Amino acid sequence: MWRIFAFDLSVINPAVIVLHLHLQDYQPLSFHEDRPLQDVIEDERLHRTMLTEFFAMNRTNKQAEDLNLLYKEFPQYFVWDEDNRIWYARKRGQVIGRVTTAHPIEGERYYLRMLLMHVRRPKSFTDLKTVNGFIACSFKRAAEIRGLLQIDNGAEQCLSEAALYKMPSSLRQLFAVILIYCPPSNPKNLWDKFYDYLLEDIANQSFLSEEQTKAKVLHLIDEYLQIMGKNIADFGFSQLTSTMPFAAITKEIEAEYTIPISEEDLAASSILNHAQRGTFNKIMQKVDANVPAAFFIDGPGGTGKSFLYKALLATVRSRGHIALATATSGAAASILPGGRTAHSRFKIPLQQEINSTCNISKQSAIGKLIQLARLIIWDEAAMAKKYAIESFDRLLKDLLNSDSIFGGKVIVFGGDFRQTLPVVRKGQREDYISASLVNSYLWPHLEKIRLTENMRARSDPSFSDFLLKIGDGTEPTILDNKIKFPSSMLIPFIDDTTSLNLLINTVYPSLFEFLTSSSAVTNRAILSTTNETVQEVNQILIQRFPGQETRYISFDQTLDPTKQVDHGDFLNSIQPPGLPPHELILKPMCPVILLRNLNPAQGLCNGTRLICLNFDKNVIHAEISVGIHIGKHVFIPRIPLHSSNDESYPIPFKRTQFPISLCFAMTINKSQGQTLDFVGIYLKEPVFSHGQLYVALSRAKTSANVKILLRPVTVHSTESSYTRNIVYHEILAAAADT
Ligand SMILES: Nc1ncnc2c1ncn2[C@@H]1O[C@H](COP(=O)(O)OP(=O)(O)OP(=O)(O)O)[C@@H](O)[C@H]1O
Repeated sequence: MWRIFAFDLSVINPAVIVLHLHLQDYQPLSFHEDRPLQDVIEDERLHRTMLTEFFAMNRTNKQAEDLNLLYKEFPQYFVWDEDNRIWYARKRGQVIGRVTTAHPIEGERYYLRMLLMHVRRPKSFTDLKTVNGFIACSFKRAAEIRGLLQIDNGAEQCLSEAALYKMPSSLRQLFAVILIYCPPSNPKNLWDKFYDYLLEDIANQSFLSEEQTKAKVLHLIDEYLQIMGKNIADFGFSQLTSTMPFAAITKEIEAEYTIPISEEDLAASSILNHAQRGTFNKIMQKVDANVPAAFFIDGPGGTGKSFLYKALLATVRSRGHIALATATSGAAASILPGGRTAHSRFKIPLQQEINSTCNISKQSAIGKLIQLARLIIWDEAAMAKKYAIESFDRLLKDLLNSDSIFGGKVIVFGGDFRQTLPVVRKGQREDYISASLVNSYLWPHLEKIRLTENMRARSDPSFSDFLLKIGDGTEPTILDNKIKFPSSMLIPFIDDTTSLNLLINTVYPSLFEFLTSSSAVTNRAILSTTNETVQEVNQILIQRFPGQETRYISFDQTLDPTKQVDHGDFLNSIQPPGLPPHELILKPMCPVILLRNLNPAQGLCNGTRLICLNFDKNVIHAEISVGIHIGKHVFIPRIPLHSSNDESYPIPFKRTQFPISLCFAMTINKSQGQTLDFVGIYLKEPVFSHGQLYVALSRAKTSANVKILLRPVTVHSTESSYTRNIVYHEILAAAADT
């Protein structure tokens, strides 16, 4: 086969260097059968292996010490001389190091390998076993202490650590999140162990008997569970709950009725601009009359769409009605009071097809909630796939037994087709266009309303004109279909490192400010196009960030356990979109972004930004830093996260890690919907899809608060003030066609 297919036999580049792996004094030896054994034993050369000499170099060689390498990285900088059995400095050539594999049934050799894969610059076998000055009795124990091994009672450890903070309400939320995301084999046991901590605040209410206190705590946990679509009986607590003395009103509905209404949002309706007011009145008229209506509010970023939604939500809710706030992305949902992603709220399947349906029955709590709602808002509808919105239409028709569009409810969609479109993996331009709402049978039925006055960039009208031209694709292209930026907005390109440093220092002039005033700095971000670039910037910033670092290593498991040994290292090395990194490096007060909807009703959505406060082995204590839940203290547990069905990552696996990643930098798509005080745009590569440049620029309020770093296409290129802008004019034309 090798010959038939003409595979290369020796020209594999870069070369793969296989590194020895053995326990102490278990060096593999080869010697001639005639050689006397005593002679073999005394041959000092045979004692040396790649591994023992790796340790030796780390003890004695200054270069190895400074490089601070993992075993697998060592061959990139040093060459193994097999004859003399020594490492010497590499002068040229690129290689990849692979540590010989070990199977878990091999015991200590497997754990030794695990340590070698994660511990930098070990100086001996004993050094590998040493953690915080303590020499562990085995490699297994050392791996356990370093948090490299998944422990069986992770959920229990997580709760024990969180219980010490004495925050019973946050602990109850954590208990609910654990029940949902890491279901323990025996939830009742967990309950019995943490019962005293879960009720600390309620036990002080002396009028409640012990039985009632217990019932109330379960009832509160049940509330969180119901909001996340489960209930306490699903976890075997039915006997206890049957004694609950509390009204059985559906928690979903109760939660909606009790969403706090801020004075600011109520007052917002009185300071709307002319177009906002007209829209507000039109919609409220329909809500008051409770007659069918479906609107699409089309406004460029910053024209006050969210401001208008907040005014509408506050007004409808203050009249005692239910108004559901949803958005396509978690980031946009977290800006609205009671906001949830449309997918989680309406149980829209993740893979939508032409006739996919939402999994909500008429009798269910959510079904009833939707029937009761007087107004439903769906922000960023331009970013949703048309099939998702069509399945929402079918859901409403079914729940309300009506053939009218959206079951005859008052629905307000909002969005801006200049911004990024629904993601179509490996999609071509026509796939993006066909997936858009403008191509749905619903589009002609929506009453279009346009907002045009840019409220975000009011103080800089010329910037707001420039933004619109970028969004509409009317900014003149000068060179090779590229647009030119004024030099005042640019970070000069000198070389990659110098210019990136300049950008970082402009966006984050003082990282120490994070330690005292987190809000001043969390409203700054560096935006870029790809996950790789975002990760690169985040790594640089966390290194510079003051304070002691904590590392959390994920446990990556192939869904097919027989593939684990072959793919374990590979899985650790990849960073699929939507998953946290294998090695999460954090410091107190550093900003992070949540990657899953842990508890949307309590502000923990995919896209919520947080500030880390304390790190324990199995729980992170953090504070919400933006949106309506700002200042709230929360616990984040480790949860199993599944890789997406992306064909570029063909091995299905789950990564157990804290569902967060650093957010000094984030992708442009993730920033959609957020207003930032200062924006750095790092275009290492030009933008690659419709609306990205426009979304990135329109996060800022004035041109003085945006700095862009463009990397010229070639090293010698002088055109560092030009970049590509991608606009699909057919979408904008279809959206404008009412
Ligand atoms: N009528 C108004 N009076 C005062 N400030 C307003 C008004 N309308 C909007 N704003 C402010 O303008 C800024 C932008 O508004 P908002 O975030 O609602 O815009 P948007 O259209 O939702 O933007 P995007 O599409 O980018 O999310 C916000 O800071 C908001 O508080």
